[in-house]
Amino acid sequence: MKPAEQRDADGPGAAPDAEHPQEKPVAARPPFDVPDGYPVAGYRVGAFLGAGAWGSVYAAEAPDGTPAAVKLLGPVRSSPGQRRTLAQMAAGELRFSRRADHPHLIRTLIVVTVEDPDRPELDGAVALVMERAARSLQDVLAAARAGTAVPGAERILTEVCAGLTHMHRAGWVHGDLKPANLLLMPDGTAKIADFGLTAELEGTHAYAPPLGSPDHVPPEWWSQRTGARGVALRPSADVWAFGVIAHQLLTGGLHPFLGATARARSLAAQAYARGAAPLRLDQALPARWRPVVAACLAADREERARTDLTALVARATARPAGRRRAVRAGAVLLTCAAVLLALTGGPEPAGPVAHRAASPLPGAIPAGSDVPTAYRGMIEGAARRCPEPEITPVLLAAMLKAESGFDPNAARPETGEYGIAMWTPAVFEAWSKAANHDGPKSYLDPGDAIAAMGNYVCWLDQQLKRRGFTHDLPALVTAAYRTSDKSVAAAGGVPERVRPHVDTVLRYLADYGG
Ligand SMILES: Nc1ncnc2c1ncn2[C@@H]1O[C@H](COP(=O)(O)OP(=O)(O)OP(=O)(O)O)[C@@H](O)[C@H]1O
Repeated sequence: MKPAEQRDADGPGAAPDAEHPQEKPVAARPPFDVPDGYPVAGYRVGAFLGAGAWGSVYAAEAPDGTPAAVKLLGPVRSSPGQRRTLAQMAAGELRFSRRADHPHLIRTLIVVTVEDPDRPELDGAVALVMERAARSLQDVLAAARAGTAVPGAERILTEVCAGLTHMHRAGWVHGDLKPANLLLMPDGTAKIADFGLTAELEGTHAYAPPLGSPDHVPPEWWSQRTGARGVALRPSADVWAFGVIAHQLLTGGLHPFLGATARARSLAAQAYARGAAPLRLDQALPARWRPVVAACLAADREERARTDLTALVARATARPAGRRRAVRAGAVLLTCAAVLLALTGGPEPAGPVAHRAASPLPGAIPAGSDVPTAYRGMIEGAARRCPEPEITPVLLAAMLKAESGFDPNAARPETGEYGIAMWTPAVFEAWSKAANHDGPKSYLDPGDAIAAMGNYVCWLDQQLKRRGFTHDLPALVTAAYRTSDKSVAAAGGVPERVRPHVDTVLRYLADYGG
């Protein structure tokens, strides 16, 4: 319900330069030559598992044979700038590992500095001993088939979401969320790893070394200035990365932004953030996950920051179990009944029969219509709150039918519209105060979406009257909902581009006897 021209256009833009954050270099081979069985804090170091920009990871074993992994941060003989970054990363890992503990975060068991003057290449290296995983999601994606979700993708995402939410609530930003840093344990449990860039929030943001992985940093990251303490890092950066990872896992490795190289994909993401290109999620992404990924990939970081990741993921993974639905629908109906009671001051029967009691309302929804029973009370309640005579239950019902076909999971990611009332998340924020309850509201919740829609449509009607429109108000309000009251005023009526949509709504309205 928001036209493309209203999209935020505060995109970042430029490619990185010396003052801006830099991509992480990736080590091709281990910088440390570690002999087999080399002792680190009582653990015996074994096979090389992999190397990142700043460390190499080796399999290890505790004295009792418990598997572990040892990450050696280095190289030790590096430039003063690199040593500073390394020290900052090691301190970050240490601080975080001392404070955080969660079933979906890799546990760091010990952090020690290697002291071995006979091996100058190892002497002074920081070693982190951690739980050993079986493989990373990077490995899983390497074997994935494009277009097919990796096995257990939804469970993995739910677990990663739990770990990430725990971090954010505890006041930390991961700062480098990507498939290589998401590990699967031998029993398949997913855990977040690599806390080298993890930083503690100081108010709204944290500071981290200006390093990032181009496929997973948010678009605004590229245009940040690097200050003395590094770059500002916000939880919204992790939320963006989660959106990219969800898209990758659920589509067998496809990145949400097209491009042959990571740099090309990051430029495509920046173009999208500037409003120069729409978000085009791959067809293979399941419909119920589209709102999650689209919310995580909101171009505006403030909007992203408001994303309730846990709620969105829970909604995406909720099984359409008849009983749960029925219970929820029942609860929603009870809420509606309570609202009707409060509004009318008289007793209303609860449940589906509530509509019968409300039927004297002009423009009431006919009993035999296709408006789903579960939504009738919500629609009538939303219309009843508006004092304008044009805003009737049947008008709202006709609009909802044309917008989404009454589908609470409807999604038009290309225009950023979601849910039964096809709300644009940022616009919903402003109108969601109409919802019938305190606490977080969601445009994916039919009760919240319809209540907010009634409020907004009522306001549009009043605006149009203020602008001097007196005729065809249902058509004009419908057009304004798809565009804006300004566009309707500028066109002097229904703008041509939304005429087919308005005609559809008027046809449904006539079917409902409105
Ligand atoms: N606890 C662990 N258990 C098993 N394998 C691990 C563990 N931690 C890391 N690895 C493996 O070692 C590789 C290197 O990890 P590391 O954290 O050093 O770098 P990275 O995450 O790949 O890149 P970067 O550090 O540049 O972000 C990982 O890709 C992963 O496959």
